[in-house]
Amino acid sequence: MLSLEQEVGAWDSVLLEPLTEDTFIGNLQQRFKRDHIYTYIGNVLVSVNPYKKLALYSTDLVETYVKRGPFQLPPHIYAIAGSAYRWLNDRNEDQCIIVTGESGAGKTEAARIVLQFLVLVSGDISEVKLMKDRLVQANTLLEAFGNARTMKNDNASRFGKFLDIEFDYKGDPVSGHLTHSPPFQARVTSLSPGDRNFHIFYQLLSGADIHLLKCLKLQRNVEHYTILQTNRNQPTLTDDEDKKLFVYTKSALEILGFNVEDIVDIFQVIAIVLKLGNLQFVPCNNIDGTEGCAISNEYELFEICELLGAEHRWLQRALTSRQIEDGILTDLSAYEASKARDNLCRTLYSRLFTWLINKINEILKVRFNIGPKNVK
Ligand SMILES: Nc1ncnc2c1ncn2[C@@H]1O[C@H](COP(=O)(O)OP(=O)(O)OP(=O)(O)O)[C@@H](O)[C@H]1O
Repeated sequence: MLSLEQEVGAWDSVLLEPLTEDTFIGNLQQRFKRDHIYTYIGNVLVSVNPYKKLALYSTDLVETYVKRGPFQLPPHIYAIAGSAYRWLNDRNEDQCIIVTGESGAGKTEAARIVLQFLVLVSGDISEVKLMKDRLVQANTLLEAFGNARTMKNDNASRFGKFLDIEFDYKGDPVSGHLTHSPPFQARVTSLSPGDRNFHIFYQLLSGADIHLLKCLKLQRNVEHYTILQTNRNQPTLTDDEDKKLFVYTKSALEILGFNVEDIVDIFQVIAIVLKLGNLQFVPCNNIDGTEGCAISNEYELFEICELLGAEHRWLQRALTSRQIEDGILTDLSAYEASKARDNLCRTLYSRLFTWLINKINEILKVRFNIGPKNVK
């Protein structure tokens, strides 16, 4: 039986006397040592990341928290989600849960727990089930394309996200809308030591079957791709995990209703970015004495053009020269061309991410009427 009497220290920091930074931190520490990771400060919940699995989340607990108001039970993220859900249903007021903290603080996990809570407490007629499934799968996709391993966090979100869920009069989710800030594109072509690129690159190389790899003209070897080079001494997700996650990502695409052509197109863009990143430029001198450059591994360029459906001459010119006036081109140095290559990689990835979000939003748009008469 859960009760506030069993709590360690002060379950609400406003009860601390005196309330100073030291007593506040001391209280969090005292509670954390006994696995009480949640503490209130008024109606704000402070969560300390335990970095280990705790028996704090279950269907039974969801049921307990959904029935009781906040401050009647120990502090919990379920209490925050439950209050928002109750206020939404009982008072018909829009609710917003803001999750904030430094990288690795547990924001993604907290948002996932809130979503799981909403999935468990809402109805289960088939349309609602479908919408709930889509909301969960949208999250899986966003993590594959927008998250990466960093020194601080194996699954760090590299973009800001706001998920808007619309509920019907019965409290069932009927539509969703995602707003995002683009992922930090610089990561696509430059990694800090110990960091990885976005998960999807590794997932694709580990999880794609031979046939898909062949179609994408890829090698199943992370070491082969310049943009994936990182400090290998750091702990990393194993190939097996990437392989497993690729299955989840692919099935998320399917459940969300992306068709086969869309899925192949998405993986093609990933393959193009990987292969573009491998292009090497060597300096050369033009007849007029100016510096230019040539692509030393042209076979990669041919394969990229095949995947892009672009003409080889066109892409070569785009990467090694720039237009200074209408119709007048000037050659780029090898250094400038490598910058142009990196820009193209980043732009392609960023546009793919925006396209994915737009597609997800189309899929999450309300599909059935939400008025009382129209809900089966
Ligand atoms: N409540 C929790 N219980 C157990 N482990 C947790 C909890 N919250 C977070 N973690 C662990 O900490 C890791 C980092 O958490 P999370 O990815 O949610 O951080 P974040 O704040 O979203 O970071 P970023 O801003 O870098 O995306 C998770 O992969 C998970 O292993």
